[in-house]
Amino acid sequence: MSRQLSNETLIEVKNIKKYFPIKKGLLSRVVGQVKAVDDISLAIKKGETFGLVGESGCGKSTLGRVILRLQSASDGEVIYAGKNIHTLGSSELRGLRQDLQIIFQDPFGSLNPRFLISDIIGEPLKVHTNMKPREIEARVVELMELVGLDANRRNRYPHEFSGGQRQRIGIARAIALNPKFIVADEAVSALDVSVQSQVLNLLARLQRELGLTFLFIAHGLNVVRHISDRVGVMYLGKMAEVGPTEEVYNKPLHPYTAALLSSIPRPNPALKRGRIILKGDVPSPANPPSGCRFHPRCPMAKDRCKAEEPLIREVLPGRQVACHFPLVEEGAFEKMAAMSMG
Ligand SMILES: Nc1ncnc2c1ncn2[C@@H]1O[C@H](COP(=O)(O)OP(=O)(O)OP(=O)(O)O)[C@@H](O)[C@H]1O
Repeated sequence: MSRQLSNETLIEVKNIKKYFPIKKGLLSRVVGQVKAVDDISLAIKKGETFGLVGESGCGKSTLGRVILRLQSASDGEVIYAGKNIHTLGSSELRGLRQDLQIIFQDPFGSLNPRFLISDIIGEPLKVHTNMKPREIEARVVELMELVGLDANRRNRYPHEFSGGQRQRIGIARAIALNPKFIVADEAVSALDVSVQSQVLNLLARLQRELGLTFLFIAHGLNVVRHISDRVGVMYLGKMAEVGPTEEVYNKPLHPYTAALLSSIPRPNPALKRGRIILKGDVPSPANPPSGCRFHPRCPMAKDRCKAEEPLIREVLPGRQVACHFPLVEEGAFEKMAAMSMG
């Protein structure tokens, strides 16, 4: 996307960690921890769409939920409007809740089947505002029109709508209170490809018209590419690489990003550089490998990668990568592809 972005940071994530205890036995003794998110920092600019990608289980959803304080953090801060939202009291948090919303993956499961559409979309208005029923109804009509739904169908139930329409209902509800920041967690993953692009276009239009900022979570790299200004690639609870979307796609710097890109089925003209085959599966976040978490699967790994964890750092302007040997030089990708075959 080639929109002019502001330089103003809307939300800043500082060294966020989320560990889940692993409990065993009758006494639920804690025997370990799942390091779902392990020291991630990130600044999302006002009006930006930040795409977050990575394989299933790498911690994307957990990070999204912790940013919104739908889950507590084990450590770290999330700064919004000058305040750490993880230390706010409940009344202050309630004030900010309206600004921070989420759209879920499942347009079938996330809408209460017994509620009318007008009640589903109007619920946040009922809970958070002093609007009268007539005003709420008028706003519901306005919201339905804004997301491309026929407002005459507001007194129907979710099952009377298609998957794409249900996702529009979820979006209408998410924007009812004029939020500033929305986490879209796999918001189009459950939809057919043609419907996916319609919903993505809707989100892009709403962003322009309402000045929204998005954290857009997906494992499909293709989905993220068209909607995101910047992209972050997660691996086992860590951020592997962050950069402007097109730059990351055209020249991945982290071997993991390169491998993910090389596995996209549709040929990417900029990356006619062979397929990178990764060894093994994603290890458990309960017992991550030493040093660089990616080293057991990385065709480029050297001794240093086993011993020393790479910290994320800027290696080219605006391009951050957590790798001791980033693919900066010309031909690095091809070399890696060849090594992965060998
Ligand atoms: N409430 C929980 N209790 C224990 N472990 C959890 C909990 N929620 C998530 N996890 C674990 O944390 C890790 C990260 O999960 P998360 O759902 O954030 O990943 P993800 O990248 O969003 O994957 P997916 O795309 O499959 O949703 C996984 O190993 C998961 O099993």
